[in-house]
Amino acid sequence: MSDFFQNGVVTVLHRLGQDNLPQLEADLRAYAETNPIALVLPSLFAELSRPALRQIVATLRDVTYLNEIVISLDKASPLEFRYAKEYFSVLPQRVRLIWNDGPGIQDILRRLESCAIDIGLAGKGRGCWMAFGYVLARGRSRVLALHDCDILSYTRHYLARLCYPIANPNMGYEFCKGYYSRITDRLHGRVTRLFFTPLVRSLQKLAGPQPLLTFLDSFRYPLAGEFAMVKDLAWINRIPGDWGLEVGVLSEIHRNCALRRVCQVDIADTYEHKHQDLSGGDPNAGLLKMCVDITKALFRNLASEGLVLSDGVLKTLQATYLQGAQEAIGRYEHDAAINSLRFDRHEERKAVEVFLHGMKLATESFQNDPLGVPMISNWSRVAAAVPDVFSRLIDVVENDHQWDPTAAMASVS
Ligand SMILES: O=C(O)[C@H](O)COP(=O)(O)O
Repeated sequence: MSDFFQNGVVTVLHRLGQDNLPQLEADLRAYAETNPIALVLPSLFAELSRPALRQIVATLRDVTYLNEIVISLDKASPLEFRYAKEYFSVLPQRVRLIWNDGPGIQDILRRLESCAIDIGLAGKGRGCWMAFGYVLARGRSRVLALHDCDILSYTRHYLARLCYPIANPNMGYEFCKGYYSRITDRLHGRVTRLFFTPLVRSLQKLAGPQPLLTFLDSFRYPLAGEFAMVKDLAWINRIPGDWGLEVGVLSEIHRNCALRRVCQVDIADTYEHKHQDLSGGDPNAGLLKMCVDITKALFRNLASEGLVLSDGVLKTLQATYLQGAQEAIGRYEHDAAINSLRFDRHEERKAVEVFLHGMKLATESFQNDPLGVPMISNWSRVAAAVPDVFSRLIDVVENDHQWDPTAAMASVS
């Protein structure tokens, strides 16, 4: 980024001047003495065979300021879990895997459910929540950083810049969100550019100034999956039980943090990841699903702030959004032109139609059930309801770490 402008209500930490990675990493090593850092990686087993995660692991081998790495692994059979342990064992840091489909974690989840704790649906949100619980249970790290495992352009800058504002005790931030531009030979970030921002701005037009909308609109990449926070926030933040993770996390931060304790940081020149299909027909797949879940999470959080989303507002919103999205296409077309990037107006228009369809589906679902899937309870409530949950979690993760499924199978036969 070439400007240093501060927009909105959330502090922007730009990337200016020369590359300063060696200095940042040296500072982080010093800060980590008092503010040890845990990196949480939510991963599907399928991601282990993809180039992005291989590159991330190779890069992390050279990172010397992390106290621990916790991988929250989903969709892994026993043999796949064993393979995953070997896969991550090349990392020099203390590494533990949370085997979310394993019998130990499933047992804990059943126990929590029997105590009326909301555990949400299986997926990234619950995986992150479980990993946060594990870091809290160990009590050895004061900073939590999280990023996705599908980043193809990953470098050490991403992590260092993400952790720095939280680890540096002089800055006083509690939550830091990453931002970047998603470009290759064209502009990506379709949901952010053509759906989320036009939707938030349409809501602002219809509902007038709303602190939550102003907050969300202040983030330069509100759907970025990368953030860092102080561990205390993992105690009090609830996590969406479905897929509206990013909106849910930002809404909880808005509720629980003073504005001056929140910042966003430019972590990379450009960011490339796995692009999902639009999935025009299937509401349970691709970007359509993403936009359904984002809309539901947004409506639910606005309603919980006291905003009345009447039938009239929700109907008008569709027309307002469409107009806003068309204007956004025009702006990005010009942005692409001046940067000699490819731009397909027809594809952009098709994406907006799919997003509008998603918004209609989400509106229907919100009108039928304004609460939707309950948020996953925060760890403070969980620990109060099930006092031994942390020791169980530590035991399960340690047992899984020691466990060898092939030896177990051999002893049975
Ligand atoms: O950030 C987004 O808008 C979504 O993740 C979609 O991203 P993509 O258009 O880069 O695939």
